[in-house]
Amino acid sequence: MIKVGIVGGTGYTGVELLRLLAMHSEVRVQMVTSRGEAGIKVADMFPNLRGFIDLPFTEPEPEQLAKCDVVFFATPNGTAMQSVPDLLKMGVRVIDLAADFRLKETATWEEWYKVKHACPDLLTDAVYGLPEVNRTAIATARLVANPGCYATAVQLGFIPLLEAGVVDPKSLIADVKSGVSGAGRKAEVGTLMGETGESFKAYNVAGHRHLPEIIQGLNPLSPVPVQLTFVPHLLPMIRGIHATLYATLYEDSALHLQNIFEQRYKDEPFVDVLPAGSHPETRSVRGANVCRIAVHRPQGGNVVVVLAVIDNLVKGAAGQAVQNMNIMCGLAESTGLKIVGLLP
Ligand SMILES: NC(=O)C1=CN([C@@H]2O[C@H](COP(=O)(O)OP(=O)(O)OC[C@H]3O[C@@H](n4cnc5c(N)ncnc54)[C@H](OP(=O)(O)O)[C@@H]3O)[C@@H](O)[C@H]2O)C=CC1
Ligand SMILES: CC(=O)N[C@@H](CCC(=O)OP(=O)(O)O)C(=O)O
Repeated sequence: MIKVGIVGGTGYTGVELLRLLAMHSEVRVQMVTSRGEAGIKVADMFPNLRGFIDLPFTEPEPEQLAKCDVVFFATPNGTAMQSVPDLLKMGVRVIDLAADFRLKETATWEEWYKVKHACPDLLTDAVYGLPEVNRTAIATARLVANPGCYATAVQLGFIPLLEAGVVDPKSLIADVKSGVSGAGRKAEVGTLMGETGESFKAYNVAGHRHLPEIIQGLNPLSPVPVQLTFVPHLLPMIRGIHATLYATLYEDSALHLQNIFEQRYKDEPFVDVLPAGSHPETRSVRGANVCRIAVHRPQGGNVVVVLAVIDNLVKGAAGQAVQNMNIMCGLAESTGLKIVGLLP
């Protein structure tokens, strides 16, 4: 059994990790931390875990974490980087659900995250945990940077088009909507029901921190640096991300876009290319570790429209983290992740 620790067990991604790992046949969760709730039983705070997780929250003590094989950080940005170097030295493998190790260049990371990086040397060592691109490197990684939720949906949608070289890499537009659980569990006026219910708005149009992450992921697939306009929106729902992606096609009316997507993802257990003409719904992936994708070419014109949906807490966070753990530990990639979405 793989001994697992979770730092930050009271946030939405932490409790989602617990939900998934409680049903994982090869894992024993041996430690769940919360400084604020230390001593309280996990299942007293999250009754959905009654009968599955019989542990109290504890303080994130390094000596205890060092007894785990794998430690997940489900903590705010800037937290994991304080203790990851020591954990790695003690032989623990780490999966960070936050952004501390997602960017390769220290200056870019510090520009977007507004603090000095505590261990910039590890940025090059860390493997970006998008299995559909980096599966081989993830298998031997000591430190995996789990992708951001928007970044997952946008990259999975654009990858087949850029790899096939059928779109102008300077024409990319990502119009993406997220449910409010993407903002985490902390109390904030902006995510109150009274602020988000029956309303809809864009935010961070001038620049969102997932922009450099997406560009870093897509650039290697393009002969020239990609140009991407990324506009996130907040939807009055709890879970789910819907990405509507646009790109300009190079002239070629004989392109088989559907075929390009089906071929690219034919062996991927967690990317589902829908039949031509489909409109994926966020509710079809609620609770499931899957990205559902459809590709369209409206009126046979020169613009391709890709629709990609994920559950921000599953394929966009905890599910992808478990997928990465499975790969790192040599398990079948879908162990514990064969979950049907909750519909309705
Ligand atoms: N919500 C989402 O859809 C997604 C979130 N993410 C990322 O995952 C991470 C966690 O998100 P979310 O679950 O929403 O987070 P929350 O902010 O809701 O939860 C944070 C957790 O971290 C703990 N924590 C906070 N500060 C520290 C610290 N200094 N040391 C140890 N533990 C700490 C908290 O417990 P306590 O303070 O009691 O110790 C709490 O359990 C974030 O970086 C987020 O950006 C990634 C993808 C999607
Ligand atoms: C709706 C909402 O607020 N979403 C979050 C993104 C959540 C996420 O995945 O971001 P990180 O892991 O990079 O923090 C935001 O825009 O900040």
